[in-house]
Amino acid sequence: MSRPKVLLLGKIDHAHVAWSTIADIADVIQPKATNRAEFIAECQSGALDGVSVTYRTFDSVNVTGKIDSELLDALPKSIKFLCHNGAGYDQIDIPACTAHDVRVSNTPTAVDDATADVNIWLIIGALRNLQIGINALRAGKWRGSPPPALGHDPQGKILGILGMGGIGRNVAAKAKAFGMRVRYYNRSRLSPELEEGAEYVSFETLLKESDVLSLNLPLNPNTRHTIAAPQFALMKPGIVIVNTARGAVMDEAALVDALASGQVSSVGLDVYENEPEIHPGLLANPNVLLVPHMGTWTQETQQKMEEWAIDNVRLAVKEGKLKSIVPEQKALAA
Ligand SMILES: O=CC(=O)O
Repeated sequence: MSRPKVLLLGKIDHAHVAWSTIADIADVIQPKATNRAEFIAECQSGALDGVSVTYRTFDSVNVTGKIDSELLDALPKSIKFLCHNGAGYDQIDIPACTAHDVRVSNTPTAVDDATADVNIWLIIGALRNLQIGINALRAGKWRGSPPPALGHDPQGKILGILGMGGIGRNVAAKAKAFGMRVRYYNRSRLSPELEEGAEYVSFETLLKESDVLSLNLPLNPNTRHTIAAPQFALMKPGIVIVNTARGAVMDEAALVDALASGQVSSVGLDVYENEPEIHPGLLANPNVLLVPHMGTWTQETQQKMEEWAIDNVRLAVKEGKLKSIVPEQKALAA
């Protein structure tokens, strides 16, 4: 019997030992293409025929583009599993995968601590106007003149978490240690043991009453621009917003306006609508604390994520199932 074939889109940077166990059970194929047109041509040439499981990285989008109907039409029909290394899978059109009989997995849990850590760092940094001090210091002006406005303590402030998945719950637990009063809104209320003591409120209450708003919801067609001009208008004036989810859950141009008017006093951002491009209005505003999508940028977490995604590949090859199928496809799990 011929050996199973696994397609590697992107590369393995850390979990080499785990990956070697895949080479033991399958032939690994790597595409030669360097862009989407070449990749589609390579698929159509038959070079990837027989592949049943695909491992992909976030950065592989730079070669293949989005995993959508066009790409799925070009890929061999033998592909049944797509194992994404990352928690967020907005680069993958899930309904199109379902229609093409392709099951998709992501790496939930593995990213929670590292992303929540950066989330908390951004909350404190934005509350304390640290970006302004950092800019002045780097320009050789100590705190600058005038110095940054005095910041705010997190203790006693209302933190509103939008999206109470693994990362949102981790942020809630950590924010409690900083004395924050944590509330959340989620499509459905969590069971009490998962709530981390956070109070469930309506979306509108979360916007109106939060001192700090933390965006922890996934990006999909339903959540794009969840925070846009009408939502900024409802917020408590002077709110602080932090986003470690995906840039496009918030309308970046509307955020620039809300910062300019003072409706939003400061933001901490790890993610942007059109990475790696950043809206010039954000770069120019010293009330914006920014990092370049580094939420999971630690050795330990990158290792964990690769191992998790490789576990999915192994299970798909050996047993025809996934360890962490995406929620939209839960009903398809064998
Ligand atoms: O952004 C990081 C991830 O989706 O894992």
